[in-house]
Amino acid sequence: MALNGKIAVVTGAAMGIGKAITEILVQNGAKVVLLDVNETAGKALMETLNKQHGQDRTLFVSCNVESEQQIKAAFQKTVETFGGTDILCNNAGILNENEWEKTVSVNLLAVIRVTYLALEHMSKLTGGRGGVIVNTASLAGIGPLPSCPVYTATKHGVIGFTRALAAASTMSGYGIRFNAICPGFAQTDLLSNMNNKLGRFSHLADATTQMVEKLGILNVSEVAAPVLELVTDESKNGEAFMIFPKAKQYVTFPKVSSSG
Ligand SMILES: NC(=O)C1=CN([C@@H]2O[C@H](COP(=O)(O)OP(=O)(O)OC[C@H]3O[C@@H](n4cnc5c(N)ncnc54)[C@H](O)[C@@H]3O)[C@@H](O)[C@H]2O)C=CC1
Ligand SMILES: CCCCC/C=C\C=C\C(=O)C/C=C/C/C=C\CCCC(=O)O
Repeated sequence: MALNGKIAVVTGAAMGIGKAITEILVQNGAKVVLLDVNETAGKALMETLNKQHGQDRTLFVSCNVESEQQIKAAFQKTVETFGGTDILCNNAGILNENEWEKTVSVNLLAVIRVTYLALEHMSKLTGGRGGVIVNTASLAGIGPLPSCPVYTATKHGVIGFTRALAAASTMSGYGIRFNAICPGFAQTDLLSNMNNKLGRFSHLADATTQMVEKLGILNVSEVAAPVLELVTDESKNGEAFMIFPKAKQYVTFPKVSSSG
């Protein structure tokens, strides 16, 4: 299988899109370390996958991506258990325009924090094997979701960070590819209780529901399949991969410098 012998770390792995990413990586031969704050769901997923695919195929580590110390410990545990990291999926994310600083913290600051700690293990410049990092952004990283300006800002930030690091990696010799997925609306808990999450933009809830009806809703396996494509296709670096129900497309960005 394509990912035999590869070790992946997935954040926000217990539920929703992260769970589907974890499943497709395991199904394609990888060993996967599941990081999440939801211990009950994370352990249950680990047990199910190990029963289906073999006892040493996954490991759940309780980890809040807002904590530098917990991330360091998680990568250490990954090295001790599986010997290194080849694939990182920065997927953990929240939507809460009321608690907007927490939204920035989890969706953007933590992606940067986890990536920098992962580089110490993955970069060829520091003794790593190289590999690939796939960040979960959103279509809201390409265009605006008016009811969620802070969420929109974090996802634009994730795409910018991904593309800049892709170019930095090529120029520096990290041996790591960096790509982002940009799904439309997907059927997960993130979409529930929206009225409580939109804060001062709750008056735009109906307009958002109309956007959902127009764009349609993805199931999580439709989001996970493009992640596998970005992990396995070694020609892909610095891509933002848009995922719609029944269609997917790489973003063509305007060329404004020689490096991007
Ligand atoms: N559901 C949707 O319509 C879309 C979601 N996304 C993005 O997909 C990613 C996953 O979201 P969903 O699966 O939809 O949400 P979800 O709520 O179903 O799953 C998120 C997972 O992340 C975990 N998590 C949250 N905060 C964490 C933290 N501080 N540390 C570690 N784990 C944490 C949760 O426990 C949960 O298991 C997010 O980055 C989200 O922004 C992108 C586009 C569309
Ligand atoms: C190009 C225009 C941007 C379109 C953004 C499209 C989808 C993005 C989805 C997400 O990243 C996460 C979802 C946010 C949901 C916000 C509200 C959902 C309301 C659900 C409902 O009314 O049923």
